[in-house]
Amino acid sequence: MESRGISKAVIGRLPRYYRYLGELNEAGVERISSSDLSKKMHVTASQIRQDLNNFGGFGQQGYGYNVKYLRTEIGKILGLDQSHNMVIIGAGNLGQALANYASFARNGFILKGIFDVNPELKGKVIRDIPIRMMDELETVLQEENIDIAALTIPKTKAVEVSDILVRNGIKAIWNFAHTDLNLPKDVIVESVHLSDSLMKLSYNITRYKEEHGED
Ligand SMILES: NC(=O)c1ccc[n+]([C@@H]2O[C@H](COP(=O)([O-])OP(=O)(O)OC[C@H]3O[C@@H](n4cnc5c(N)ncnc54)[C@H](O)[C@@H]3O)[C@@H](O)[C@H]2O)c1
Repeated sequence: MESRGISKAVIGRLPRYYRYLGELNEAGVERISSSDLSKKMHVTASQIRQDLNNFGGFGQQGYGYNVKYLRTEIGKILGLDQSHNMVIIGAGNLGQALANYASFARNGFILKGIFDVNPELKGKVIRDIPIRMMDELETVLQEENIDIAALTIPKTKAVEVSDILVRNGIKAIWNFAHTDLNLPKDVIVESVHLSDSLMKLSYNITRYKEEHGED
């Protein structure tokens, strides 16, 4: 993506387009103008046109966008036309919550295993998948064609576990542990910090209160 000169900001907005177009598609909407899409998404119509022009446009003057087609094309750009096998390492609160979220599979993210070191969790089943111990991880990584590993373990363990993952050919890590992972360049790390999102909310609450004269 980067090599095609598409900015991270545009790529960062594509999942949102994909989600809205999915809702429109489910509601039976066949086409939508950039101005109607912009009202729905609270971004400007010119932003939408600019973003989608990066990929050749997809729209037609006077017709708007074909919802199903645009969603499919954005899905292809995001790699959602192929499924991705995934494992979760760390079956605590967060790991179990992710494992329980059925909608990832709808977008092609197929959970193939959940791993932990705590023997008390061994065999506990989450959506038909038993939690396994870490000594089985390498076999699963080698046999199940795993693309993505979600790391939901304490940050003190993240480096050692990511090394095991990389040694076994994992190229994409969805990192929830609050630590930076210095991995080879060909390993993609997407770090998630829910607290960043909460801090943005806090900022907005604070601004709102200031503007409205509340304490
Ligand atoms: N990024 C975010 O937005 C966000 C939000 C919540 C939690 N977190 C982080 O996610 C991690 C998990 O949080 P939680 O609330 O689920 O914690 P938790 O204590 O409930 O779960 C952690 C699990 O990891 C397991 N574990 C420990 N060492 C391991 C290892 N070497 N290999 C495999 N499993 C191991 C533990 O046995 C435990 O089951 C923490 O690092 C936490 O800080 C991040």
